[in-house]
Amino acid sequence: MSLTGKVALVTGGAQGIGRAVVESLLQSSVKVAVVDLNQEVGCECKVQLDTEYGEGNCTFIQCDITDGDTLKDAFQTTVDQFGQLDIVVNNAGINNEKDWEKTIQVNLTSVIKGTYLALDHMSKEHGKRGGVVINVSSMAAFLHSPHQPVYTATKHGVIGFTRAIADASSLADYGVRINVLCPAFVDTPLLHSVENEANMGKFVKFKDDFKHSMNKFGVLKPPQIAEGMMRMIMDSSLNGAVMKITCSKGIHFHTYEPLSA
Ligand SMILES: NC(=O)C1=CN([C@@H]2O[C@H](COP(=O)(O)OP(=O)(O)OC[C@H]3O[C@@H](n4cnc5c(N)ncnc54)[C@H](O)[C@@H]3O)[C@@H](O)[C@H]2O)C=CC1
Ligand SMILES: CCCCCC(=O)/C=C/C=C\C/C=C\C/C=C\CCCC(=O)O
Repeated sequence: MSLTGKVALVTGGAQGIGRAVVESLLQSSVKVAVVDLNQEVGCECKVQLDTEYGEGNCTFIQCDITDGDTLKDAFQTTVDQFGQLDIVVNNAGINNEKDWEKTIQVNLTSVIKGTYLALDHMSKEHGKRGGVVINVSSMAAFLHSPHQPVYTATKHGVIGFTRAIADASSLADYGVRINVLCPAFVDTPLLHSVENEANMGKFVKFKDDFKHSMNKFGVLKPPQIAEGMMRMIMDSSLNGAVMKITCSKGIHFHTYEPLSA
């Protein structure tokens, strides 16, 4: 997939992994809508990106992705401003075991809504030209991390939803590839929330155990995740693919046993 002239929407794009992805897209001459809850960080991000990549190439849209109407407006604003939509990265996520219902809303329900909105704007079913969606899960989806049971459940859900809707896209010829990316630990503000009782609730008592896992498996940097993301966006053979990124194996794909009768 050539990226020249394409338009992307990245949720949670103002910092961390999303910010690194936004920068990689801008480096490839993609126009980008940064959709994020955090007004202050989002505005700072926009100023820095305008300085680095030139004005008119990105926009910041303040949006709580759990509010369905606001998320819908963010998609429409992107299309109104840049004329089309080709790439959607459903990246925004939180780690809050105390308010675990919010964690389900942000990490799973909003990823589903973001995927359906992406299809509204890109699917051949709606007379559009096709595109690509990448949903962000986690290596937590392959483990049963005792520190974050609901976070883990949401990340399992993102993989299941993405693989199923990718099959639907293929069978119904939506022309949209839908893939999922699962990073191991990444050095972002989210990772450091493991220290906070406000985030972890009663599971904060496992924080030393969590930090032990980080030391054992290592911590990636956001540009390493952006590299995997760009591969998934550009490789037109990938649909329903589950990419993992770890310190020990780098970028690689999860394989599933074929079903037998
Ligand atoms: N940092 C890590 O170790 C790992 C992170 N991930 C996943 O990667 C994704 C990005 O995480 P990080 O960059 O680490 O987090 P981060 O906390 O650094 O950045 C997340 C961004 O999402 C935004 N956001 C949060 N709630 C939102 C909402 N309701 N509406 C709109 N924006 C919202 C935040 O304002 C922030 O800018 C998440 O889905 C996370 O679960 C996956 C594996 C490991
Ligand atoms: C404080 C919450 C931060 C949440 C970020 C996140 O998604 C955490 C994931 C937790 C557990 C899984 C992560 C790492 C396991 C790492 C590697 C396992 C694979 C082994 C290897 O091949 O190296």
